[in-house]
Amino acid sequence: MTVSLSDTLVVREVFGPTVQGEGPSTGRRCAFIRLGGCNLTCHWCDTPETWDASRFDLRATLTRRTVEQIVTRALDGEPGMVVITGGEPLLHQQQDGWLSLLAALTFAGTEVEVETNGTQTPTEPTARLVTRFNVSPKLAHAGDPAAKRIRPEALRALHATGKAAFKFVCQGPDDLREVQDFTTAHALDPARVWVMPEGTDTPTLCARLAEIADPAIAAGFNITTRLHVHAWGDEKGH
Ligand SMILES: Nc1nc2[nH]cc(C(=O)O)c2c(=O)[nH]1
Ligand code: SF4
Ligand SMILES: [Mg+2]
Repeated sequence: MTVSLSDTLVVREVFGPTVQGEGPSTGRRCAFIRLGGCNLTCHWCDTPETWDASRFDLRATLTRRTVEQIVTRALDGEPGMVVITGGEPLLHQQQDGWLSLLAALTFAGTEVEVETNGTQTPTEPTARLVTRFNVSPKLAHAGDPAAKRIRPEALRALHATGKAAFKFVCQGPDDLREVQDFTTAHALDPARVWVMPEGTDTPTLCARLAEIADPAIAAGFNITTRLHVHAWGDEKGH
């Protein structure tokens, strides 16, 4: 493996400092690196510009940038933590730029979180260099067939890193049953599960959180809102 700041990755945007809006690190100051491409096609995806060529000109929404450009922008403002998201960021693991990016962030002393849909197995260096994986497996309402959404071997590998938090996007209380079936089937520790409402505005998030909070807690799960939506709405760059 060679680490080079001139390696490249295909990026949608790099922004921050802002805060991690979702999951166990909610509220922590951080920067975001949003990579291009996804292997799923969730109906309610809030970042389709990273993957949906039928609705977006991906040559305009995505740009290839050097690791040096990406890291310089991400560390502007000394965020202390960097979140790599997408799209599905683990699709980039075979690119030289991926390990160069992780190595450069680690060298700079920042923590690194990765937001993943749980279908991709982390490589050994990925598992070693990432501080936390926020794994968000998709339920039936996301729309893709189960065989595409759910990859047991990838879930097992992510769980085995000991660094995974599992985050389930729920539209209502009926989804809790599916989350419980999922965590049982894949032997996920409920204490490592976060249930989050789906929505891109505060009224929707609040209404849904009120409906799912009690059943989630009763099932042994944690809950999270989407803090950045409360602070900044659906605005890009947060
Ligand atoms: N503030 C903020 N927190 C986030 N947590 C996960 C995000 C994502 O898009 O993956 C996200 C995001 O886009 N913004
Ligand atoms: S996995 Fe995430 S980025 Fe991919 S389509 Fe679903 S919501 Fe969008
Ligand atoms: Mg987002």
